[in-house]
Amino acid sequence: MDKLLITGGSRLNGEVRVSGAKNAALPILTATLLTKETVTLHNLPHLNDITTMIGLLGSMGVSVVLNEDMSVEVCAGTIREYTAPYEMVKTMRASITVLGPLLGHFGEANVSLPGGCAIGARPVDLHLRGMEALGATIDVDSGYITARSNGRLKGARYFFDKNTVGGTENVLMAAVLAEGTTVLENVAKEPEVVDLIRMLQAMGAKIEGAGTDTLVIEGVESLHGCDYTIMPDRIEAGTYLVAGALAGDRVKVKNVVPQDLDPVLVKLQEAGAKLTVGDDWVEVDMVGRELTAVDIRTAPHPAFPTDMQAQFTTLNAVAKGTGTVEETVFENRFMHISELERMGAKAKIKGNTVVIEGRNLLKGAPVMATDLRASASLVLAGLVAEGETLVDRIYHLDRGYECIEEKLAGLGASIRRISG
Ligand SMILES: CC(=O)N[C@H]1[C@@H](OP(=O)(O)OP(=O)(O)OC[C@H]2O[C@@H](n3ccc(=O)[nH]c3=O)[C@H](O)[C@@H]2O)O[C@H](CO)[C@@H](O)[C@@H]1O
Ligand SMILES: C=C(OP(=O)(O)O)C(=O)O
Repeated sequence: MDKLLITGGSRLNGEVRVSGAKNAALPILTATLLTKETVTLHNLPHLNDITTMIGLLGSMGVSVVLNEDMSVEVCAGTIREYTAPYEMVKTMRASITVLGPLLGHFGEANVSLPGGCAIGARPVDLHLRGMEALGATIDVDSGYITARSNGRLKGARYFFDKNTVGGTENVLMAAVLAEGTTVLENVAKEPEVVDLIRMLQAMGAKIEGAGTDTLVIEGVESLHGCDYTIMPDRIEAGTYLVAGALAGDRVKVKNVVPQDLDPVLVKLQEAGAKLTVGDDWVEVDMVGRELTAVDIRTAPHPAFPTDMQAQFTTLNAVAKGTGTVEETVFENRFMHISELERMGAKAKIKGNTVVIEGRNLLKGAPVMATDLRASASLVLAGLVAEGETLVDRIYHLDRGYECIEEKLAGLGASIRRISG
């Protein structure tokens, strides 16, 4: 298992380029199942989750070709099977988003239930209820979801009881080929959902309301191929901005959509960082500045993203004062806290809130990554800790950060991968 060895204390300076967004690329890859024509995707990030998704599509018979310019051509015209097996779904929950496109296009799907994971139970009940509302018959047996439609799905009104990103994406993709109009209410408004909608529109889907609480979908009989560029990863961008705030003099994060980062930028400014915002970049300047702990409450977009929570707990651990972080999206997303405590952080967890007393000098230690963003928070801690930090189980990190050690080393960090 690979590990990262970080020697803390180097000042970060310079520029870092953000890759394509994992959480947009994954459902966009599954959306290619909605047409038999070729879809060409640009700016796909080079990540383990993307490789897994491409492997899953390939196992169904979908053709995937990598071009010299790094674009990827996907064609579901050769599909043979409508199954997502447990072995693949268990390593990546986003595999569940094949359900909607398979059902909507081919009328059947057999997808393993993803099960719980390190950050919470993460059920898919709302995905299934939404598809039932469109007329699908759903059976769950022996850990597999079997979904069928009798002819085309039928447009319907469906209200999401809880805000769900994957649920919105899955039911939306089932609805684009349904007969008649579908109205989805209380949908997720995350930028990645909007990116998926733009891609579906480029395929000929008729969808109104992107980025609002309600989506109105006029079902079409078929969709066509398209050429689409995936949006930049706002969570990767946010992570490098926190790295700059923690350990940087001046760090410029390029290839971002600044407005997608608003809740993160507001908190960085509140923490004392000087930010300059360009058209597609943000620079964090900490020269002569000191970090102050901030209070955070995670919630669905446009509020503060849960995927940036762990990184801000590290920021609070070394800032002046006491910060409170409340996690309202996932019930078990504080696994990084005990590892940060091993590095000297002072934190108290009570229910879904952690109070962190800052101003501690963190000390390097061997630590264990438990999930993707927890891993990122430990890498950030390693950058400012005294001495060496060895982050184990970084396969979590490789799910979501393209070449993290090269990018951080490019900014001046002392970091290297130890293979094994
Ligand atoms: C691949 C991807 O895009 N992952 C993101 C997506 O995950 P994902 O789509 O899995 O997260 P959801 O938005 O669905 O989950 C939000 C909450 O709703 C609950 N829920 C969800 C579906 C359901 O049917 N029933 C139910 O109760 C979940 O357990 C969780 O508590 O959004 C999360 C919230 O922004 C992010 O942290 C993940 O990075
Ligand atoms: C929780 C995350 O991803 P996933 O939904 O793929 O587990 C994440 O990106 O932080």
